[in-house]
Amino acid sequence: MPALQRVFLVGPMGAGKTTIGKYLADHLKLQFADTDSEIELRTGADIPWIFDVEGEEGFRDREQQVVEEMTLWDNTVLATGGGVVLRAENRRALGSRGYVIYLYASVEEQVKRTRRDRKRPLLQHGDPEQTLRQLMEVRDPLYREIADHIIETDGCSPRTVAQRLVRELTT
Ligand SMILES: Nc1ncnc2c1ncn2[C@@H]1O[C@H](COP(=O)(O)OP(=O)(O)OP(=O)(O)O)[C@@H](O)[C@H]1O
Ligand SMILES: O=C(O)C1=C[C@@H](O)[C@@H](O)[C@H](O)C1
Ligand SMILES: [Mg+2]
Repeated sequence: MPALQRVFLVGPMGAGKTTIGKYLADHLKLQFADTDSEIELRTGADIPWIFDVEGEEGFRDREQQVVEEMTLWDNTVLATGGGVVLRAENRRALGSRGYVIYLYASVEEQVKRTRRDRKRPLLQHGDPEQTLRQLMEVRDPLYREIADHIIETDGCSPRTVAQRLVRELTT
């Protein structure tokens, strides 16, 4: 069994990092944290507002700051934002400070899971499927670069994915 004091969940929008992360933390008796929520808490504004006012780079700066701190939190399952791997500093922190799980979801499944959502600024303009496909082309190799474990989430409920993860990590 790997050292599970710090578990980092990475993957695209709709992979289930936030949803599955909560179940996983319960199973492993760790606390749950989420970089997106922490950014909103510290900014006092939601992610669409940050993108509107500060642009994506402003959001990425805030994200890097919380990643630098939160990857040092012990006994934590940490869900990250879908674009966290874009910065090399974040990849280094995630890859060296804990156990990284890549939650994989196909683009088709990502589209279904994010369809009704209005809180992901990158999906509010243009064709979401095309955007998600382009993002995956760039990001999938980066998720894989830092992943200690990869799990497919298509066709499984969040609860089931969490249960499978616990089994795979502890046997
Ligand atoms: N395995 C799954 N099967 C079906 N629906 C799922 C699954 N995982 C997540 N979902 C649903 O997809 C939506 C997005 O999930 P979630 O917010 O956990 O994604 P995320 O990976 O945290 O995305 P982001 O990078 O934008 O934070 C939620 O409505 C959630 O209930
Ligand atoms: O994939 C992305 O770039 C993002 C995913 C979300 O988790 C948020 O971090 C934000 O909407 C950007
Ligand atoms: Mg999330």
